[in-house]
Order: sequence, then C-alpha cells, then structure tokens
Amino acid sequence: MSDRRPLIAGNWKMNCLRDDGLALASGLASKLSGASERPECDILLCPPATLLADVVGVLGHCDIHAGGQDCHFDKSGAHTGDIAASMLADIGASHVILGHSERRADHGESSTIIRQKTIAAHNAGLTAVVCVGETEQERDLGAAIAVVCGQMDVSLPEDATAENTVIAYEPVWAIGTGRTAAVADVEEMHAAIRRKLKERFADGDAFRILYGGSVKPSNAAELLAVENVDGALVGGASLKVEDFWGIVSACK
Ligand SMILES: O=C[C@H](O)COP(=O)(O)O
Repeated sequence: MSDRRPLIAGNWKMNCLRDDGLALASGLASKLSGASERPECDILLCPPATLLADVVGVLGHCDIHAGGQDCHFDKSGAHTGDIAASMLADIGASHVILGHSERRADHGESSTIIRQKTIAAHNAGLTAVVCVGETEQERDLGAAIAVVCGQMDVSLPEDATAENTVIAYEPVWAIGTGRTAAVADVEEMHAAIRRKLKERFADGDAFRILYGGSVKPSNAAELLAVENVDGALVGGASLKVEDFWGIVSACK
C-alpha cells in the first residue's frame, strides 16, 4: 500500500456558464461538508478561467483545491488572450493543468513549451499537473511507452518534485470516448512512468501519477486500485456532482 495520497481532479474543460459552474462547485463543497468521513483523497477542480475566481470564492475554506487549465510560460507581457501562472496564483489557484492533449492538438503545444510552462507554474508557487499520453495509432504501433517516456523527458524540468508536480497519464483515444484503457495496460504504463520518475528524481517514488480517460463512478474503483495509479483526472464525469463525488468516494 503506497503512502501517496490520491488526487481526484476535475477538468471542466470549456464547459459551464456562471450559474452551472457555481452550482457544481457549491454542490461538491456541500458533499464534502456533509460527508460522515473525510474522503481518502485530495480534490481539485479546474474550471474555465472565467469562473476560477468565483469558484475559489464558493469553495472558501473547504478542503477542495482550485486550479487553472493552462498558463503562459512568460511572467507577463504582450500575449493577448493568455494567462500568466502568477495570475492564477493571485486569484487563489493552487494547481494548473499543463500539456493536456487537447492543447497539444488544438494549439500545437510541444513538450518543450510544456516544460517552459511547468517552470513558470513552479515559479508562481503552483503545482503543475503535467499531462502525457499516446494516440491510438502510437499504441497500435507498439510505441505507447516510448512516446509517453519521451514526453516526460522533455516536459518535466529539473526543478520538478513530488510537491510541485503531478503526472497525468491520459491515453488520447480514451478521452471523452467512453473507452478506458485495459487495467493491464494502465498498470504497465504507470509502472513505466514510475521507473522514469525514479531514474530522474530523488523523490520519484513520491510523485502522484493520475490516470485520465473516461473515468466514471462505475470504473473508478477498479482503476484506482491499480498499482501506481494515485488518482484520476476526470473530464465529463466532473461536470455532475453525483458522478464526481462517486469517483471521490471510490478512493479507499
Ligand atoms: O482532463 C480530463 C481528460 O481529458 C479526461 O476526459 P474524460 O473523462 O471526459 O474522458
């Protein structure tokens, strides 16, 4: 049994207008305050940037963290539409998701850029949730582990520690598709990620490695029981209080 405390993170992506987002955050805060026992995990909500400050306000002092979904690598300057890591920290965020495959695909983000963003997040005092994952074609070619390890080599800076960095393994073909990776494949990939972390970082055994890709209440317990799976990065199922809470409750 590992002593890494699981993290269940909700990535709301580009969903929720103000009323729905605030209802979702307050619904989860109520679940937590009404729970007879404290959940056996840390909880993180990553709403769209437009709602982040308000979500931080709704969560108040309850033990749920809030984070951004991306940041720029520069501290400030002429980057129209972008958000600096310090701006996220300034409004109460503790984490930021970086290198999500949707950003890699939609915005051409390379692992080199993600490394720069991760350094910026650390400098702002944020914990970076660095995403890695292979496409279906890469898996079919037998290259999944090599691709993910290659992404880690470049995306993770030397200053990464188990305190300031979380890894999220998300097979691209499992995101939003209802298809989850087979337990044996998840186990193999998370073991490879752990080996890589231990090779490179003195505290590599303490990093949390999340699984993401169609996690829902019905499959959460099975996935969370896999060795080296230290939580989940949840998309679709994080948009409903009952579903997200069901995943939180699956942490034992
Ligand atoms: O960031 C979350 C992931 O992309 C997973 O999304 P999903 O749970 O909708 O498959």
